[in-house]
Amino acid sequence: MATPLLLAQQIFSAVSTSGVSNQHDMSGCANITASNATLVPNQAQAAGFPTDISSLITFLVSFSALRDWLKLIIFGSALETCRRLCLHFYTKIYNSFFITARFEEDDSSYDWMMVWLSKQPSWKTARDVQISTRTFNLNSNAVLIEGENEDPSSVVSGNRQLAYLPSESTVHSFWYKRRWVRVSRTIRQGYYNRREEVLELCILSTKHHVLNELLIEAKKTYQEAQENTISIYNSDSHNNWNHIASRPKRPLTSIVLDPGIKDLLIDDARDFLASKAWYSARGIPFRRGYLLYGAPGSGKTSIIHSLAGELGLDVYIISLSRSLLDDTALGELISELPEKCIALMEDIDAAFSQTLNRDLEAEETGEKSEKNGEQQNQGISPPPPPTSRITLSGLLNALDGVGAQEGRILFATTNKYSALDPALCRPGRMDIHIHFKLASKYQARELYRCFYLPDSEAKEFEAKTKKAAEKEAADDSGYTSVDEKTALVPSSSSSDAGSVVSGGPEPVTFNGSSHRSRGPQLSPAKVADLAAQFAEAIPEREFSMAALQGYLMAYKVRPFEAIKDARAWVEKERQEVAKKAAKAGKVAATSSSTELATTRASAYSSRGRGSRGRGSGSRGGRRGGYYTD
Ligand SMILES: Nc1ncnc2c1ncn2[C@@H]1O[C@H](COP(=O)(O)OP(=O)(O)OP(=O)(O)O)[C@@H](O)[C@H]1O
Repeated sequence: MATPLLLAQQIFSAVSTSGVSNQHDMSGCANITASNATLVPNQAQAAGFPTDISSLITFLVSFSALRDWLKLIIFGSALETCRRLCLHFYTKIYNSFFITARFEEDDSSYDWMMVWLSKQPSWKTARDVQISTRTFNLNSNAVLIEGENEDPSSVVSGNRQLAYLPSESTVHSFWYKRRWVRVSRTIRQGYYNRREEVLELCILSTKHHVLNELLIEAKKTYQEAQENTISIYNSDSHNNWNHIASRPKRPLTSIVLDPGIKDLLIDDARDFLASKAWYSARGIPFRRGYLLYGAPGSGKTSIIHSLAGELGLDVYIISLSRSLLDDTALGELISELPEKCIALMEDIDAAFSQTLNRDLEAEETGEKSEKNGEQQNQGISPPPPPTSRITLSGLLNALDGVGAQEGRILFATTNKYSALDPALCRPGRMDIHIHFKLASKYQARELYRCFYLPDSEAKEFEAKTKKAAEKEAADDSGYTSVDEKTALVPSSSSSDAGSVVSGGPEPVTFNGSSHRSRGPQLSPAKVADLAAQFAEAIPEREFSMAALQGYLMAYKVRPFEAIKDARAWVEKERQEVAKKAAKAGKVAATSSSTELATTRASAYSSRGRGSRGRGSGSRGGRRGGYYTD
């Protein structure tokens, strides 16, 4: 085989030999060729370089090494062309008989397919298996190993159950509606060496509807398996929505609010979801916003999750404080929400306190950096820099700008209602504002009932409470409209009304026995009586529902002790609060005196340095005021 070196050698020697012989010829007749321009081509020919194509080919073919190379190139090209043609025809023929569908791991359809496949008998009996504890965002394993029964306690004990899946890179086949289906799982390396799994399905069919039927069936199977859960989505740093969890639905009855609030929310949301045509006929943007504000631990987040389950909607969490989230990214995220979903912005005030801080910082840069320096000198670390880059106008635009998604329900929560900008709270952005207060006696009583009502009575009680709640809703005399928006919030007196009651949560059952069965079995009448005693011991609007829940959790199977110890617990909690308040007061006093001292020190130092602080602008003005003190 001729190597490129051999070829180069042959050409070089051929050219140099003809060059030398021509030099001899030319030296003999120098007088004939001198100063004749027309002789140049002849000179080139004489130097051994062919001037036309045919002689060039003859010249090149005269080298044996080049001849070998040319043969190889022609033969190789012919072979490659044949291979490509065959592949092309094979793909054409294959595609006319097979339909191929690919599912990528980070897409929900992948989970649907895996769960659906897990129900196929041949998938269950695969010979080459991969052992896994993956649940495909469901609360149960896709394929349980025979002999290992579904056991809810495994979730609590941390013993995740084993499941098996057919191995990657092996092809599995089965029949679907008399069609042969080939399935393969492959792993590939994505961006940044990310592991990506792709599921490929080939169906031997010329009709596309088979794939459609299969997909619909897979989606339905998944939804059935997911029936008692809600899906939670969050955005990643690339602004894509990712499924992060599936949570069990929380029954609305397990959340005890003042009468009417739950009905107001659920009825309004249901009415909204059914009114698309009404909105479009009137040119009103098809969006609804709810602002839930008030005490921490009063049930704001819980009611949103519960409503999502009741309405069958997924929850998309928009974390305004996520690092590097800016106005453009927020707009994109909101515009990519699916049509019917719940968008949740928790602690909406947090993002704006940062924005506010930044604005102030910009205004008072000099003052702030000086203060930071002083704090550092005293060993006090400055607050962490803000990470979110959201501005108020950016959020307002994202909520109802042209790109804002239609059909979504927005829930925003805050503990600092007064810190919110009125533009954010106006109808159209936040249509309903609901105040969540600390627990009333009514709520304490109903929470107690939820805890201790016997399992057997729970269902009946639930039905009864629903009826009572409907009756209560019909009679709206107990409500006061608290603001100019559409919100109806019960007046405090109505919270004591005994006619409306709420049911208990679904009992938590482990292997057929619940903690309730370990406690004394009480009749509903007895529970009602004890609940009233408990409510008696709990002061009105002093503790959050979360605190009461925490207290009762310690008495899960001791309903009588829960009442006996309630007053002592209240006293203890009050003392704790008083202690904390005193400590906070002390810290505030110390920090304000430190601040005063540092301000004085800086004022003196400023004075020492001349009139630096008396400059123009508000900052100078403030300092100027201090000098006169
Ligand atoms: N009204 C309520 N009924 C039943 N449980 C409640 C209620 N309020 C709070 N809880 C319980 O207290 C815990 C905290 O509730 P949740 O997170 O919903 O409060 P939140 O108002 O959203 O608090 P934060 O403002 O701090 O986020 C939950 O476990 C929930 O079960």
